[in-house]
Amino acid sequence: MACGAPLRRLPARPARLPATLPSGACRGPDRATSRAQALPPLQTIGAAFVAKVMSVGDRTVTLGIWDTAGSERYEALSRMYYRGAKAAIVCYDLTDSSSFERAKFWVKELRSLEEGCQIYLCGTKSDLLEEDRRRRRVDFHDVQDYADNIKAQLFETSSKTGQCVDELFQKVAEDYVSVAAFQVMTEDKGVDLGQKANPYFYSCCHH
Ligand SMILES: Nc1nc2c(ncn2[C@@H]2O[C@H](COP(=O)(O)OP(=O)(O)OP(=O)(O)O)[C@@H](O)[C@H]2O)c(=O)[nH]1
Repeated sequence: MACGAPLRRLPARPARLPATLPSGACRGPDRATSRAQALPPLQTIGAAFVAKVMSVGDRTVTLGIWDTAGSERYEALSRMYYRGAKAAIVCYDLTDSSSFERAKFWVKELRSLEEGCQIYLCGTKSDLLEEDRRRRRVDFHDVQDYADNIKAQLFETSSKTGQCVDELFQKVAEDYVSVAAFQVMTEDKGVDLGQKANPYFYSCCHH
């Protein structure tokens, strides 16, 4: 099974202070708690990887997911991870308009450097809008127009509640399978989708 190259998520967040611990790392014993509470949110340095096994019809697809750093200082590093990507989930914070500007930067990069990369726009923190709609700083229709323009799909998600996260990854996997099947039909090479439950593996990213 031909395997594509990486599929990545490119978080679009303004620069923050670098952290010395990886995301999700335990910050240590209780006595450190009060200090830890005063620290800024942890920032991705380099990239984090996870594999996600998905079902698409009767097929099994293993997404290799890279969560890359979104801040400017790690730009060059992030480029290494999305080289050859088949899909990219470009994230922005629905409550922060500057993060959408940053997302557009990554879209431009991907479109100029990665011709075959399918782009998915992902507005994050939708749970905060459920609590208070006035917190929205990025208009849904503006982004939808932009998405139509660049032939991207748009999702609004929440890591906190899980809203739309599964749908997004399912769509990524389905699109990959149908594009691969289309290539088989048109190029007659590379990918044998007749092999059931034979996972193909490529890299991407997680939320
Ligand atoms: N309410 C809410 N907060 C979120 C959500 N996702 C992330 N956060 C918070 O936003 C902050 C940044 O989250 P990260 O996941 O580190 O953001 P990121 O875009 O991956 O950042 P980098 O990887 O460092 O570029 C943290 O304080 C998270 O707890 C969400 O869906 N809802």
